[in-house]
Amino acid sequence: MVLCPVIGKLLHKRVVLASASPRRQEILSNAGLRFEVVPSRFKEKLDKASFATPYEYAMETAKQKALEVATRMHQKDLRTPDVVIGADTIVTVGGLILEKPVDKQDAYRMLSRLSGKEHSVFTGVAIVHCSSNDRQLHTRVSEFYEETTVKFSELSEELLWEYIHSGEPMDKAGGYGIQALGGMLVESVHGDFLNVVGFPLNHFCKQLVELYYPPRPEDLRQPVQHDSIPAVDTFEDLSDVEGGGSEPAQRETGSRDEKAEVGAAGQATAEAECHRTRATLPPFPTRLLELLDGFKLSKALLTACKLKVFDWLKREAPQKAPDIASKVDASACGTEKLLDVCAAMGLLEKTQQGYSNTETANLYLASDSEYSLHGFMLQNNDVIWNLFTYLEFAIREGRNQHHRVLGKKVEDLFQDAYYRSPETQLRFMQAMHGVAKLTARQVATAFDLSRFSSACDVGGCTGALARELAREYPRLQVTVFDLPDVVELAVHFQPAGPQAAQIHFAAGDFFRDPLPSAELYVLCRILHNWSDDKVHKLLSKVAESCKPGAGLLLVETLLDEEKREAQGGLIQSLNMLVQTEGRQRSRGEYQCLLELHGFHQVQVVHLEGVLDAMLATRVAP
Ligand SMILES: Cc1cn([C@H]2C[C@H](O)[C@@H](COP(=O)(O)OP(=O)(O)OP(=O)(O)O)O2)c(=O)[nH]c1=O
Repeated sequence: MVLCPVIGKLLHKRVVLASASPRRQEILSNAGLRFEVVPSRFKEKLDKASFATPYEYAMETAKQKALEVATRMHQKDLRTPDVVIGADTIVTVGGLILEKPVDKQDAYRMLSRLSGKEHSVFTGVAIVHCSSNDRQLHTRVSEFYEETTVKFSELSEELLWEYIHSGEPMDKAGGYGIQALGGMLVESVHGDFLNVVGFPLNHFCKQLVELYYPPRPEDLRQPVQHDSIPAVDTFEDLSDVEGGGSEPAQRETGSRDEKAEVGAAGQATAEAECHRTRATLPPFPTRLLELLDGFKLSKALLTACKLKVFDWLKREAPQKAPDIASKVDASACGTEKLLDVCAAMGLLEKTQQGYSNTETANLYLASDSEYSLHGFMLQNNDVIWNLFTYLEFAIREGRNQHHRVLGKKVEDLFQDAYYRSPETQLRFMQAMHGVAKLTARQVATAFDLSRFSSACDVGGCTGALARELAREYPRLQVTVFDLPDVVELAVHFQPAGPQAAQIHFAAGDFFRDPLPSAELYVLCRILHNWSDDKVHKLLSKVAESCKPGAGLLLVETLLDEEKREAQGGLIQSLNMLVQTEGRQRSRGEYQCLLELHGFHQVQVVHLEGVLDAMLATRVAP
């Protein structure tokens, strides 16, 4: 097929990429396409067995991703997009479809399957043209797939694990990224490289040519000679508003000769226009502008939490903006704007009857929900937000900014800043409790801890993790060790239940006082608060309290060694800088620290979200 300049055909349309994949965004914006990114919420769980071939599965998933976005944008009364692009990449080997690994073990299983063998990478793509008539959404779908074969070298166990620990496999089909470190694993590639990376650009352009360049009469008469552009009748009733063939191909309406003239002239004009536009216009910086708006969205979310909007809507829904405004003691016009933004962010549903909470809001944003993050939101709104306004100073000075926010010297981070009043302490504890409850189950089940009969959760705050440990291991006795003020308030967070008898609180300062004795010590999101000196001090105290064979469970967000990949971890690094005396560390850094203090046989498990858990065993000094 002859390729024509075709990306320009989409320049005046509202194009939406229904994908969160940064690779797809990069490939398409490098090609000069201007688009918005609206990641699809379609859950990739179609029944694979019901598809005759893997590529049909990929195409159907791509189509469902795009249709979900088109429908959502239309329903939300946002302007209906003209074109929505969806894609899905899968790897197939020996009849098995591999998608993104769910954890490191899964990545290991995938990569060992691919080791030394050839496999196929399929990307299914759906181009959905949308129009809206009488408030009804109409869609026309055009889909295709591309296959590339990739051969891996034999991979040693060491290389496999080193690669898995880099973090790269986790968000990629088949558990590798050919465009980065994963390139090392690849012996040969047959076919379109970009298809492996997530988007078959060349085939996409060919598809657009089919859709947007009506076949000329001579092509129709001599199809064989020209490796013809096939006639497409899928889009026969889309209207040609811009002329010159800039809408998808039309069914012939006039005589053949007329159409030939219009087609050829229109094509020349469109190509010239497309060249001109490409030369003068750089790609639209959609992602950049989204990043810029990020802080405004965060503040809208935090403000809605602070005003307890989600609490009122959990009690009664739907409600109109003026009713909520009067309950939260705010202006009707301001409240309406805030509610609309919350609806656009997917936190509220908006209908003719008014606003209601989405499931996310009910689960996490209402203050009385079991897994409420309301306290964490308030901590972000009332403390962390203020600290981040001094980010520039934090970067220049390389230290936290409590002194600027509070207007006084902060010598003891916890006593002088977080726990400076009962109110600030309670807010901090509520925040920690919410986050700990959300992650405690994963932490408690990351490893088999059944060999331990006693544990000490150092800095365990409200005991949320202790509770999950006790639930998971009924013969485990857990001591939560924290500052006296914390222990005093912690009882308010402990619901009655069968685990209560297994949990004890002990008051003390982990830098100054002896640690309660235990077979397993837990340091969950503690070390990142402290400087290397203090980390050494704490680890040596833990090591001294341990008998050989004792365990240390460490939970942190691990950075990759190059500090490039884990965006969540890198943001945490900035967070630690503005808030604490500590920093995020990589797996290698923690491993060195642990080994230096006599903890070996380090195992690591990546948990859902941003946390990683490490289990190490104390060896005889
Ligand atoms: C094989 C391979 C896949 N990948 C990526 C491309 C895709 O982003 C991902 C496959 O997962 P997909 O489910 O296709 O896409 P996604 O989850 O990243 O994004 P969305 O569903 O929102 O569109 O794997 C690479 O980056 N490099 C590779 O070498």
